Amino acid sequence: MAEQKITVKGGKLNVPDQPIIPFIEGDGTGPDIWAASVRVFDAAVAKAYGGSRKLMWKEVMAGEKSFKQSGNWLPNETLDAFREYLVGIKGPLTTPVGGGIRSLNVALRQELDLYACLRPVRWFEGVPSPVKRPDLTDMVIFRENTEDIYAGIEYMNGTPQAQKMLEFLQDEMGVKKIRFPETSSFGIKPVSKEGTERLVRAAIEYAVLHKKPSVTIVHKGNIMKFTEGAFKTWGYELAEREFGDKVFTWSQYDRVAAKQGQEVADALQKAALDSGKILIKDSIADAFLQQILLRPSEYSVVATLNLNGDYISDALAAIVGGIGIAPGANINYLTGHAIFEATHGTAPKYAGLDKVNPGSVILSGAMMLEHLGWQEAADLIYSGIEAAIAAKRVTYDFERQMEGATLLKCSEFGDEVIARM
Ligand SMILES: NC(=O)C1=CN([C@@H]2O[C@H](COP(=O)(O)OP(=O)(O)OC[C@H]3O[C@@H](n4cnc5c(N)ncnc54)[C@H](OP(=O)(O)O)[C@@H]3O)[C@@H](O)[C@H]2O)C=CC1
Ligand SMILES: O=C(O)CCC(=O)C(=O)O
Ligand SMILES: [Mg+2]
Repeated sequence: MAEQKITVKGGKLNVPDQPIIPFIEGDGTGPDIWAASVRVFDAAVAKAYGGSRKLMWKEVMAGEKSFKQSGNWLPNETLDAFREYLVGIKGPLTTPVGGGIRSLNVALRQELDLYACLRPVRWFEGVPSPVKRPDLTDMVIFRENTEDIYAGIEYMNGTPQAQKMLEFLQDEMGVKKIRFPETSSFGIKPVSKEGTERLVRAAIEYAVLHKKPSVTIVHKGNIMKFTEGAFKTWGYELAEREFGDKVFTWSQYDRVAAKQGQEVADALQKAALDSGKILIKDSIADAFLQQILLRPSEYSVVATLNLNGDYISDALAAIVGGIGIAPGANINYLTGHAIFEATHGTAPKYAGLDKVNPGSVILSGAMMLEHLGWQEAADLIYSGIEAAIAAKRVTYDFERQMEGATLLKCSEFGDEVIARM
């Protein structure tokens, strides 16, 4: 049924009224969360479009459910479905620590080349927060999603591969700095110019489209000079080369300051920003993690590498209420492929208890609806969530920090959002 397939032309999605949307339920708390969330999505679409539009859900297998069924953690049919239908959504999938299978979540991103992990972080009025002014945090993280140490290229100590790596490093590369060579494992951190450029381009395009004041490149380039440092350099170069008329960069500032002094550079930056240009700046990752707590209003769009983006996502989510309410998307802006998913994981200790907050997946679904151009349905979800929180009818994660709140189960919170949208 070709008419039910989302297609893409010239970077623009063509969305039929009844698009087939592949979904993965997820492991751990995934099934509870999915059951609550899918009802919210369907209710929002029905209310917004009165039956003229409908999401046609197609379950695809991955993770523990898939392994139990077929002995395969990530069947080819699942990848094929995401390839064919372009836009999908997933619950969290378990990754064992220290051994076992590699992350299926990462595999999906790599296989579909979903290079931008987009994670908006905003505060909903009334959500309990550990900071005094959570309303000042309004950021959108663009996390590079296919490279970095996160790619999982590593060799366990004691294996022939690790031994070979050691010999290569010591004998051929002259490396003398490995502190305990014989008992070291090794990890590789690939960071490319292409990978950096497409991510930073997506971040700046987003800032331009949404009229954001700045893009901050977050890196640890003082220590990892040729990977994270290069990410910063390539990011600035791309910004000036492709968005010269729309941005002012700290790199420009430094060049002017070196030649003409700081006062001239200050004046130039002020004039650029007054004229509506976007400031492209950078921050070293450790300092950034304290800045987001102390001076959050100075940051807007964030472009960063894969592992930094992982840490920053959870840290920022905590400021606005935790990962129970932290949505996200994995996107390839060129092919149109996208898989929406929460920032959090499977929270296994709560599996099957109908307890956790489905807010992250519900908001990921709202992001998906926006991505499809179904803004009315997305807005209904946002207003339903806002109203449920304002009425203090929330799941355990918020209830334990809110005075006078009513504790709801995962499924009940879904009902609450539907009733209030
Ligand atoms: N994209 C993905 O699919 C991801 C998968 N994972 C995987 O998930 C598994 C578990 O990872 P773990 O490090 O424990 O991280 P999780 O994100 O699963 O859980 C950590 C803690 O966050 C809180 N939390 C998580 N989800 C919710 C929710 N929906 N509502 C309210 N609170 C929530 C809970 O806090 P509290 O204890 O305070 O109640 C929970 O104990 C691992 O295998 C990991 O690899 C992890 C991240 C992303
Ligand atoms: O894949 C996993 O298990 C963890 C991934 C993760 O934490 C993330 O992408 O934020
Ligand atoms: Mg994470």
